[in-house]
Amino acid sequence: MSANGIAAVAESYQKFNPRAYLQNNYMPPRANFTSEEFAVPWKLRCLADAFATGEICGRTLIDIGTGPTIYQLLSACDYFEEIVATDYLEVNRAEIQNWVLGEDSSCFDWSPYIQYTCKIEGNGEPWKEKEQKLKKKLRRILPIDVHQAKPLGSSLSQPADALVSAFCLEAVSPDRPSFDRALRNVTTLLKPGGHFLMIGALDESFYLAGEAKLSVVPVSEADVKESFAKSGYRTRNFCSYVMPPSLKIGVDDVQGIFFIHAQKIA
Ligand SMILES: C[S@@+](CC[C@H](N)C(=O)[O-])C[C@H]1O[C@@H](n2cnc3c(N)ncnc32)[C@H](O)[C@@H]1O
Ligand SMILES: O=S(=O)(c1ccc2c(c1)CN[C@@H](CF)C2)N1CCSCC1
Repeated sequence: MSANGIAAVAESYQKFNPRAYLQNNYMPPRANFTSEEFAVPWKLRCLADAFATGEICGRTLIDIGTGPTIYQLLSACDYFEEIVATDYLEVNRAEIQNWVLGEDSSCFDWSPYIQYTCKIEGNGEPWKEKEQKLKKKLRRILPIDVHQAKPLGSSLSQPADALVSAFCLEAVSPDRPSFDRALRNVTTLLKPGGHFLMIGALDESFYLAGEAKLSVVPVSEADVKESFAKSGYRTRNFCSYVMPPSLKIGVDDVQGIFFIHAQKIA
């Protein structure tokens, strides 16, 4: 059953519109930084606090299913020499490349996210410095398919020191078994003892990105913890956020967000 489901997911992503997706999720009114009670500040805080321990560091970090967004990499860039962005769609890889090159005035403005991250990290880092640091470290933007046993094909010479992923696996898996297989597939990209930080949707069944209506496999907190345990991880931290009614505007039916810090058992 999953093979047909995976093909249907791939077909649905052909209509994915990066700009519409950014509009729906990363611009006002949904992108509200005025209080940590809102989703975006909560996500950035989870990531900043995880990296601030200094325990998650090394040569290479891979972001699984980067999409057209870079917020998920802002706190990582102080702790890795190289950051690898990945996505299934060329349109999303191009959005990241355009932001890195900074030549196209139509690039998405991530400055509110960079400024907020610098503020909560509390190191007095000018936001332009962080922006340039991330652009310098984002050296590879690769195609990926998490449903392949080797998600990056032959593009990877050695396992990464850490993985990050935000709203990917549940948004590209037709059912729980394929979610679990995808997690096992991407785990081959991570060295034993390496850390995986994942942010995802709880109990979501669809989202919109322009003409595309994408199916999402609903997952609970228990489902996520079970999937990581089955893929050979120890959960280091898990926290969740309940979506307030004010942030439910019809572009999806997400009920909450999870953050998991898991470590691959050596
Ligand atoms: C909901 S978006 C998440 C984007 C971004 N990480 C964020 O935090 O908003 C899901 C992403 O998964 C990508 N994707 C779709 N099919 C995929 C696959 N088979 N393997 C890996 N990524 C895939 C899509 O192109 C899209 O960028
Ligand atoms: O950061 S979020 O939690 C967020 C951000 C991205 C997504 C979702 C939620 C839920 N649907 C996902 C589809 F995969 C994408 N957020 C939702 C509340 S307002 C700001 C954006």
